[in-house]
Amino acid sequence: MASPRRSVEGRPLGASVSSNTSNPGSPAHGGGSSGRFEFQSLLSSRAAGVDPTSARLRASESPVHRRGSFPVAAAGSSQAPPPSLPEEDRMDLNPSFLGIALRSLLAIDLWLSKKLGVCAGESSSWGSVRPLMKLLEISGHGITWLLGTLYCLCRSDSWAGREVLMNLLFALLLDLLVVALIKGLVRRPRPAHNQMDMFVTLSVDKYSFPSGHATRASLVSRFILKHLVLAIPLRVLVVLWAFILGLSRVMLGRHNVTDVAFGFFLGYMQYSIVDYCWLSPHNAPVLFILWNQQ
Ligand SMILES: CC(C)=CCC/C(C)=C/COP(=O)(O)O
Repeated sequence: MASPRRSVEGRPLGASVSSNTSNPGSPAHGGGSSGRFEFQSLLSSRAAGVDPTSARLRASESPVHRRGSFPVAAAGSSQAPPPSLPEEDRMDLNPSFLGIALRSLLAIDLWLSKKLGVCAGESSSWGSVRPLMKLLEISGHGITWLLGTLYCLCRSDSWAGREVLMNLLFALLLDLLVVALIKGLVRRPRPAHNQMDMFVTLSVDKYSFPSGHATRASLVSRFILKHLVLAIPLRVLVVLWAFILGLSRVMLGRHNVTDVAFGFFLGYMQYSIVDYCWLSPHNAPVLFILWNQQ
């Protein structure tokens, strides 16, 4: 009882956690000493507005926190069966499992992204393909798509064409907004091997999660496949373009694999929003009248 209590009170909280995780015999690894569990009970009781000192005492009295007291001692002794665990302690086990799973996923992500970043610099193993990858980057850039859509909107002479293009413009703007918001909230830095030599960026583009090119590729390709009548080879080409654009983000070292994977998912979902809120002369007449007056 004495030593675990000292470990919480005598050290900064962060130090208590890191020392536990590095030691295989520590509570973080199921070693039985109560430091880690007490630390977590402390956090959960604080969140619940309970007095931390009494919460710590309760937690350290639980059978799980006494080295060797459960289940062996309980099974072999005449003592009464241990009381059921306080709820806060039972919940502690799940976050640590989830934490380990997330940390493992992150480690695989970083390792794979570094391996695939073969065009990250001119001297990289596939450095000679870098100009081609940068061309792909421009093909999925926000400016390219915004200017291209505005140009087609100006040239379009049919109501149906204008309706589709107006919605594509709305989709592109929605995508820029959503990606900027998530990048600003998550603030995941770009991979260390990335060279920040991108064509026209916004301030949030110093962050990498999610990949704006991947969201755009998946949003735009779903949009095109739904609203343009294309021959099968062209449809395959659209899907290939989206996939290779996503892959090129990792090869250029701009992103980790999870940034691109989540980007594809987000773009796909954004299209569903655009489809649901489809702008037409019936539900947004002002927009269409204003555009026709230009
Ligand atoms: C300046 C405008 C209109 C858009 C910026 C587009 C851009 C540079 C997004 C970043 O993409 P990644 O997140 O894939 O690197």
